[in-house]
Amino acid sequence: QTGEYYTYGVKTSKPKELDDLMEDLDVWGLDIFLMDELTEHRPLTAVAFTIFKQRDLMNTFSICPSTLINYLIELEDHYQSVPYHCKIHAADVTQSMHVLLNHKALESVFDDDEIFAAIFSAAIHDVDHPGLTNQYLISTASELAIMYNDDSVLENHHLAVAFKLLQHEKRDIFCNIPKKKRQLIRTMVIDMVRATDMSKHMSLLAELKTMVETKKVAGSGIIELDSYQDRIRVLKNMLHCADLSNPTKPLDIYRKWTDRVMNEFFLQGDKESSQGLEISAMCDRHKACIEKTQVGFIDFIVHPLWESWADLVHPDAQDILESLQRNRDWYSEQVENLQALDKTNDKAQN
Ligand SMILES: COc1ccc(C2=NN(C3CCN(C(=O)CN4C(=O)CCC4=O)CC3)C(=O)[C@@H]3CC=CC[C@H]23)cc1OC
Ligand SMILES: [Mg+2]
Ligand SMILES: [Zn+2]
Repeated sequence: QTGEYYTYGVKTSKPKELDDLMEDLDVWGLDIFLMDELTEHRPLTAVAFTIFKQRDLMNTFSICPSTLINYLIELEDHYQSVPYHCKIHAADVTQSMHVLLNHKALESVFDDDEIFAAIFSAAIHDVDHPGLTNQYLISTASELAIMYNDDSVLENHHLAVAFKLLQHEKRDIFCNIPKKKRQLIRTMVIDMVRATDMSKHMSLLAELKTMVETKKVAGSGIIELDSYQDRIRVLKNMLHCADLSNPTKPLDIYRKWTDRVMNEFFLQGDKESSQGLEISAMCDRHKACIEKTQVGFIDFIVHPLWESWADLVHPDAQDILESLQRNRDWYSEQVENLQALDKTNDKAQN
């Protein structure tokens, strides 16, 4: 019967299926769109609550479950219903972060504060995203760009909104954390979320490459990180990898993300065109080639990052790298098929 079941902190009318899906919480490629359906559109609350429970973070930080649920529901409700940067993306990045933290090369490297900060950062990292780019907000002198002086406008806004939501006693999950520790966690969260600004991508990747070259590993293959700068550098890159993980997931899931992100870019392009602005790269629905864009996105951005991450945690990310390669080959084949089609069409017309 379709009763009301509150498993995983959210209502579901399909407890059995949700139980089965949650078995994959530690698996790369969990179907987060099915999670959205089974949790009646509360994927972020369900995923984040279950991860907090599995990692025993509520006990470690004396967080009362209802306070965590109140915060997560409020946070989830502040994700806008835009095609890509919605609550499903937040749930996806949070679950991906949870899996990356489980890499064997990182076993017992990070302490509870860092793990809490990492999961919390993933959950909040795009909250209240308007479905527009920093460049657009700056070019149109938007309220947000004025507020943040054109510097990582969206990322600063996500942080401010997320911390503001804590300022209610029923939602303050930090309320039992000692002041000093709370400040340290807040500093780490700010560093990690600010690092999701794509304009920081090249410098972040250069730092990751330097860490790989100078990587110190104990005999066990576990990485040794002895300074805050090194530790936060790995965590920033981890969140950045999770944020750029769509092309490494099973193809059917990846293609849904491609459709969503292109839809969001095209909506921005429509706005730019109606405002007489130059249409941004990848945002012109009449000119973009979706498949070519994905091959370029993987070759210029996603693969270089994941190749370095895989070096850092070798061999724990090999299957992720292989999945990325297969997906790149599939999109590349689509480009060839389309080009062949164009040729036959040209012949037919001439
Ligand atoms: C699933 O597919 C995508 C998912 C996310 C993004 C994001 N994109 N971006 C930048 C846009 C501008 N950029 C580029 O144009 C990079 N680039 C080239 O230089 C050649 C082809 C190409 O794509 C850098 C990434 C974001 O800023 C979004 C927000 C944060 C993370 C990734 C998101 C893009 C995707 O497919 C193109
Ligand atoms: Mg973002
Ligand atoms: Zn994101």
